[in-house]
Amino acid sequence: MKITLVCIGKTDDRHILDGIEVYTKRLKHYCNFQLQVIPDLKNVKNLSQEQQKEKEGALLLKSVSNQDFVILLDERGKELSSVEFSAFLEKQMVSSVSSLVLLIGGPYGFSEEVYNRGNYKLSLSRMTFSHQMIRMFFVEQLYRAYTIMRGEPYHHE
Ligand SMILES: C[S@@+](CC[C@H](N)C(=O)[O-])C[C@H]1O[C@@H](n2cnc3c(N)ncnc32)[C@H](O)[C@@H]1O
Repeated sequence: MKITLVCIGKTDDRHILDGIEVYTKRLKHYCNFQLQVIPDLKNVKNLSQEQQKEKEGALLLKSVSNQDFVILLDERGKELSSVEFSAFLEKQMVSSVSSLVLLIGGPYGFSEEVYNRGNYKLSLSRMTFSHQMIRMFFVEQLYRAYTIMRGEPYHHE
């Protein structure tokens, strides 16, 4: 199963970049994972927050095709433990899902259009994280999920 994490805007924060690099390298041993960063619109003049959200939403959806199973990372989504998330992933793998796409919203969240396309909403906590931090948290959880599936000693209950 191919897994693509799509997010908005590059980050210059060394800590986030380093964290992402560590886990994306490790993930290579487990799955076909890709991180796709689409340009943000923060420097486009005269855009209201609502317009930025709409336009970023449209850009996010360009990375999605009809057959993808689309998971929105959203603080109002379903909270799963790491073990539950691992089982959720495994379930997708054994079902007919060949491409899982996870979307991270921009600073103002998702547009209605994106919410309508999502197949599932996943929360990593009820707290709100920056759209840059959440990408690092997610890749660590994805790595953790694979180690749980394989019974490897990374996750301890
Ligand atoms: C700064 S947050 C946007 C907050 C926005 N006010 C909202 O209501 O969604 C930017 C993005 O980070 C992701 N995000 C932030 N906190 C999250 C959490 N606890 N669980 C999952 N995703 C989260 C979401 O994709 C969100 O669209």
